[in-house]
Amino acid sequence: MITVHGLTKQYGAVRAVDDLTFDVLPGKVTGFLGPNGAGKSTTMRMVLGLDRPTRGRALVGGRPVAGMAEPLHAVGALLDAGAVHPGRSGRDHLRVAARTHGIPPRRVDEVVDQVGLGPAAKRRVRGYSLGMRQRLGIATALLGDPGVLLFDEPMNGLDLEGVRWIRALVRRLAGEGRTVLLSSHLMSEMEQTADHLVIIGRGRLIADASLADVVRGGAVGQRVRVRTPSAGLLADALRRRGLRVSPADDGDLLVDGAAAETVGDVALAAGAAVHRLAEERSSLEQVYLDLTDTDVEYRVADEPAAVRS
Ligand SMILES: Nc1ncnc2c1ncn2[C@@H]1O[C@H](COP(=O)(O)OP(=O)(O)OP(=O)(O)O)[C@@H](O)[C@H]1O
Repeated sequence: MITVHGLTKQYGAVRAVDDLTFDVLPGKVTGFLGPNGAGKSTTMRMVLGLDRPTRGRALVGGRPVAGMAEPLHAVGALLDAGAVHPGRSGRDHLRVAARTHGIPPRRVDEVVDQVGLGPAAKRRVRGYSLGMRQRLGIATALLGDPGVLLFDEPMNGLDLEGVRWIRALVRRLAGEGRTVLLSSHLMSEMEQTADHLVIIGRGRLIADASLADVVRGGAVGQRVRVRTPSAGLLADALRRRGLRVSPADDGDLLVDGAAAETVGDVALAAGAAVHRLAEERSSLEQVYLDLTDTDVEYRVADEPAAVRS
């Protein structure tokens, strides 16, 4: 588990992280989202003990990483895939990291297999593609078999196969009960990968909720689109049930906050034929753009509609 409490980082006049409080729980993939410069990397660096907080604390398993003798056993991270000696082979890089942490050399072969680096592990890192560097970085993160993993933009610059591979890997790591914090700009990827989201903007917390709650709390929320040749009749019947109905550009009716079953039942009772009935949700991308649009700080509460204050 990662615990962040009142975490603040001031760089001169810039407050990169501003009083952040959230927990990252085991057994889930937590997506860490925010626009450029929101403070995601700074937060991750403080969690890893690579940067000192100005105020507040960031703990892994209840302890600061900076005080740990062999941190690779507690937490693994992929921060900057370029940060490897280019003249070393991938395997040598892993061997050095293993030796400094008292990790047996056979573990190097295990992680090389696990990330699919294969024969490339014997080649110098200088000649690695971005995808191979990412795999090596992830192998390093996994070396100490840690319970907590942080991946900063691991999908950046990867091809579709690489993105799919990372998605499957983080899901598997969370499935094993590990704590996984994953930052990404790719909302569509996050939608397919994360269970929970922590969204920040200008260093401050914007949302800390399950993916489902964040999407449900969006501006559109749940909405039913219905196509009928008796639009007037059905709209009247739905309004009598207290539902908000508006016409779409193509003549369909849009019914806010209703389930498809309700709209279907009302149509049957009113004698209106239904030619199409579909539930619509906000996409994460749309909700995210809405959320990060302002500086208003709020939490997505249990109440799905309670988004903005
Ligand atoms: N070492 C530093 N010195 C001064 N300012 C810094 C330093 N590191 C980060 N910042 C500033 O802190 C803010 C947050 O940066 P950070 O890299 O944490 O954001 P981010 O959310 O990771 O952004 P991105 O998605 O672009 O990587 C930015 O305004 C950045 O310019």
